Amino acid sequence: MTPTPNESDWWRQPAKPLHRPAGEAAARRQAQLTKPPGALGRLEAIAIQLASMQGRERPALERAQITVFAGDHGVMAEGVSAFPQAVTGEMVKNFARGGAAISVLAREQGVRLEVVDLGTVNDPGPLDGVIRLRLAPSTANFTSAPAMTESQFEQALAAGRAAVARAAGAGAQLFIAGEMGIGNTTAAAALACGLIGLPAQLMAGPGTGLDAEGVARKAAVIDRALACHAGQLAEPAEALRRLGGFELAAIAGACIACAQKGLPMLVDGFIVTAAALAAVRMQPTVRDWLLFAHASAEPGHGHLLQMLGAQPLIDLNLRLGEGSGAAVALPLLRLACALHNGMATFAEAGVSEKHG
Ligand SMILES: O=C(O)c1ccc[n+]([C@@H]2O[C@H](COP(=O)([O-])O)[C@@H](O)[C@H]2O)c1
Ligand SMILES: Cc1cc2nc[nH]c2cc1C
Repeated sequence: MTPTPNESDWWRQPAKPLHRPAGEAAARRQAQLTKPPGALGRLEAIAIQLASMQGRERPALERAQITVFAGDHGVMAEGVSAFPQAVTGEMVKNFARGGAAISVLAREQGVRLEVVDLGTVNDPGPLDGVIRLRLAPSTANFTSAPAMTESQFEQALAAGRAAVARAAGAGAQLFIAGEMGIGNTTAAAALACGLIGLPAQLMAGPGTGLDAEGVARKAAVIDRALACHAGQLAEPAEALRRLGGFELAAIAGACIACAQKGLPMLVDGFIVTAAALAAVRMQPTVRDWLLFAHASAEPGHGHLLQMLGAQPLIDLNLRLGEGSGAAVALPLLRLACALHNGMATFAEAGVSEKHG
């Protein structure tokens, strides 16, 4: 008999399988549209991929949701960011007032935006559009202790799952996770090193704007953290609990929940990709449900994308986070669907097909 999983083990359940017949039907349709076969390049592959995710020959992306997960980091005590920790809470207020980059990108495209405050040192207080799930003012400093307790880790994963449930309940056809957390490029880099076994030097980058000396200090901090948790990182979930952050764990939970529900996730930059890598290591079937939006300017991002076999859609030198790179790439996915669904076939248009 298969044992009933504990509710706290929900993330061990596999993803919904892709709908191969819908993908095959979409590929046949692409071959009939009035263009030389393959002439729309990766836009064709995207439409086919979305068809097999949505289980329909003609995929649709009218409704999307962006959830920005915010959290502070104990490792900020080590001087790892160009900005002060207070910015995380201040930016939560800015999201709520509609003044952040992601607020503009969501508004401009008619996309639902919500913010989840998982624990900020500078508590912004209750705000419209901000869900308060504060687990603690910040994670612990992971150079000397696990970033999260087991209970905090479970709650953070569940917060990501709950956001996906709200998105699916509101009829979203695509989910974008954003993050806000001063110091979280250190957490993302440490987590990536813990998962992949790469040296800190390859993963530590400027983040919000450290100079070369700052980046070297950051790499040394990550090396100390890896030494502190050595021997405890074989389980990906445990690596995420020890070296991640509240928002990274929530995003990993959201990746897994999207895959289980059959909701495509458009992955943003360095931090979201590190969380997605943790999610794929925790439950490998999640990979099928991830689309990769952009190549971040953060130098470690290329290694993470390579580990995931991912080819990002755009490369605009972005390094903001908040889900902004994914929001900027969203119109490409929408256009891929519009072309796929709206173009005439050779037969419909009376256009002659390729020789042979
Ligand atoms: O998404 C990215 O690729 C990205 C790259 C560099 C920085 N960020 C953002 O900058 C913040 C973290 O930078 P730092 O230097 O404080 O670790 C955090 O709020 C992220 O959203 C985001
Ligand atoms: C101002 C500011 C906005 C951000 N948005 C995401 N990360 C950020 C970091 C800073 C510093």
